[in-house]
Amino acid sequence: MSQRSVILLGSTGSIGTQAVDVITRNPESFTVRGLSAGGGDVGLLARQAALLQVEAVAVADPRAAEPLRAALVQAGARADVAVLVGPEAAGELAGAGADVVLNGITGSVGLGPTLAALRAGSTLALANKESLVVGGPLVHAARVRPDQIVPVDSEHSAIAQCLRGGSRAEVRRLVLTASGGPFRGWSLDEVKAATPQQALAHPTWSMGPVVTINSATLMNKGLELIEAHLLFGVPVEDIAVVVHPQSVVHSMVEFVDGSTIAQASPPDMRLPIALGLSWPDRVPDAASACDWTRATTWTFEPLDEQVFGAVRLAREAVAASATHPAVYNAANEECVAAFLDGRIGFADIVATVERVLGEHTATDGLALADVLAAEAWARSRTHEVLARR
Ligand SMILES: NC(=O)C1=CN([C@@H]2O[C@H](COP(=O)(O)OP(=O)(O)OC[C@H]3O[C@@H](n4cnc5c(N)ncnc54)[C@H](OP(=O)(O)O)[C@@H]3O)[C@@H](O)[C@H]2O)C=CC1
Ligand SMILES: CC(=O)[C@@H](O)[C@H](O)COP(=O)(O)O
Ligand SMILES: [Mn+2]
Repeated sequence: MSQRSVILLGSTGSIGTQAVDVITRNPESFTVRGLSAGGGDVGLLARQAALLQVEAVAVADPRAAEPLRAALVQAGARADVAVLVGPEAAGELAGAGADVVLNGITGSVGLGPTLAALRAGSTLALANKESLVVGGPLVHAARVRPDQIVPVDSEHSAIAQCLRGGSRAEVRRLVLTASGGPFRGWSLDEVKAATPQQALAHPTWSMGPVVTINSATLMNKGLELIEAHLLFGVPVEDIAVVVHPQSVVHSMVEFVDGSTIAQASPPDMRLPIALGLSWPDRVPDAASACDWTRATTWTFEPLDEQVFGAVRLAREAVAASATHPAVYNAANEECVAAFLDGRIGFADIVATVERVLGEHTATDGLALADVLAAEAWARSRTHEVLARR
């Protein structure tokens, strides 16, 4: 593979820092043009900018601009490094284009940068599932090539690997694996009393706080169901979810003849990140392989939909209208923030998403304005519902 230029969005987060690790271990394969972050840790962003000698950095929070400029000088970044500031800065950076833009921002605020990267003709290595879920057909319409989006989410990377070289007519269904989160096997009453600290203790993955809470509620699996439907063009009825607590089988594809192909590797995001950056080539030693010299058990069990209703809601959102997935995600983002602030209980998250989703009136079209309006309505309605509890 010839050397690829990369723009890293969300470089200071869990995905972003692991991407920096992959890139610095493979300097012959990648060079980084730009980095973006929210502004929560300007010291880390500046150190990354110096390490990678990037041309540009972007920061969403305007209050972080001056501390960032000082930190860039102190860290030894390029003297001519451009500093983009404000809510649109990540989108501006993505719009500058590179061989690959890795979107590791958290939340649907990643939609603008996703659209900008696609319009600029870059390959989009997509970790930010929320932008695809809320944007849906808009994201597809922004592509200038059909194969422009490469999934980084572990399940979707697994499915893409299982599908490689095959024909879609052979596919009977996709099987998404779910760890089940920290509350697997708990009753509804036990789940109601779950604390943020318990919900943040994911059994198999170390990730940012929002996706970790989403794993605990199974909202992550609901988002991933919609993501798989949009990425692979498979109806949601033909996408199954199975609980696999070890998180080694990252997902599977079942074919029409009864054969199933699974992708397996120990839980380490550096594998799908590296593959996303280098697709379709593999990066040697991106992560450790399974150790077949030790006795190992992989288990699979059905999802308890009585306790965890989030996947059912995702199916209903897709069936309801083009803007319901945006409402599903936006209501959840507001509820997760409220839960982490100690303002609501764990079970209130999915219950509130269900209520707000049920009140949403579908719009016919799906222009960007429709998505943004649906999201704004969902956030405001979620606040009202939570305030009246
Ligand atoms: N972590 C994982 O293993 C996995 C994550 N994903 C997905 O990847 C995405 C990122 O997750 P994760 O890395 O865990 O999240 P983190 O919370 O760890 O990191 C989020 C990153 O986004 C940045 N950010 C936040 N707001 C903005 C903004 N407005 N503009 C630009 N950058 C912003 C943050 O910067 P700052 O710190 O300055 O706020 C940070 O760099 C999510 O969509 C998640 O669902 C998918 C599969 C696995
Ligand atoms: C690593 C990754 O892709 C996460 O999205 C992961 O899927 C979370 O695990 P569960 O949602 O299966 O608990
Ligand atoms: Mn995932």
